[in-house]
Amino acid sequence: MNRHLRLGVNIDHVATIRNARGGDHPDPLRAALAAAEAGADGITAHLREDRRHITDEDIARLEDSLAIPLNLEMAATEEMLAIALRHRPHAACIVPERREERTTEGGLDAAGQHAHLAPFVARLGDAGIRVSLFIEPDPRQIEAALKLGAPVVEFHTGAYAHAEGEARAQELRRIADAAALAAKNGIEAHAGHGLTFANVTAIAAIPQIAELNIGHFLIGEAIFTGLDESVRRMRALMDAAR
Ligand SMILES: CC(=O)[C@@H](O)[C@H](O)COP(=O)(O)O
Ligand SMILES: NCC(=O)COP(=O)(O)O
Repeated sequence: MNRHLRLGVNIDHVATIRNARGGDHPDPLRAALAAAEAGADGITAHLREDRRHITDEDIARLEDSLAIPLNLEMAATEEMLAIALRHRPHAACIVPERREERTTEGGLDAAGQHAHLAPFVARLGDAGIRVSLFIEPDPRQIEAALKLGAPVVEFHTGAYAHAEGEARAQELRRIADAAALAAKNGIEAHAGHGLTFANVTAIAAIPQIAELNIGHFLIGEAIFTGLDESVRRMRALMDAAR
């Protein structure tokens, strides 16, 4: 197995540091360009409803300047849909969002929210945007993604990343089984959330997974080694797993 596994670098937390002082440094676009130089295949940015990190202006600048694909993470709201349709990123990943959460704590309930999600998937898809749904590695949610006509799902790897021992092995099996089921149904499988140098290899080795989106750890690690080294090392670990 040596099919190229794409790396999407999430630059949200460059914006978190910038926003701590309200200025324009460090610049998420500069980080995105550096990540591309270091081997990222795409850039991911989550425009949260509360704008706690990435801003509307960041999305406009990323879309204008990036030579690699932009994956816009967004809640299924009319406001975010309008922004996505204005900028037409390569991809849009619909994520669940709660204003009071610290981070994205679980996957989208695609099964329970079919009627709400269907027009978002359709309108993004009609605009030529590749839609993915950020879901738990759960057969019910994959079936729901299939019914919604989503071409891509991204499995939330947070439970895997935070588990230890047998619980982690069990989460890994859930993700591997879900990736196989998605691929069998013609849905491209991605994964991400909480991935690090220490836990990425087993996920990268799942043959049906086509893309990993990784952010918080890479940006944190960049404090110690620089972003170039941080992205290159992740890229090397992913390549070695294939
Ligand atoms: C959906 C997702 O997993 C990413 O958006 C990532 O979590 C970074 O954003 P937050 O840290 O704000 O959740
Ligand atoms: N969709 C997951 C993502 O973009 C990055 O998540 P994290 O590595 O910041 O936890």
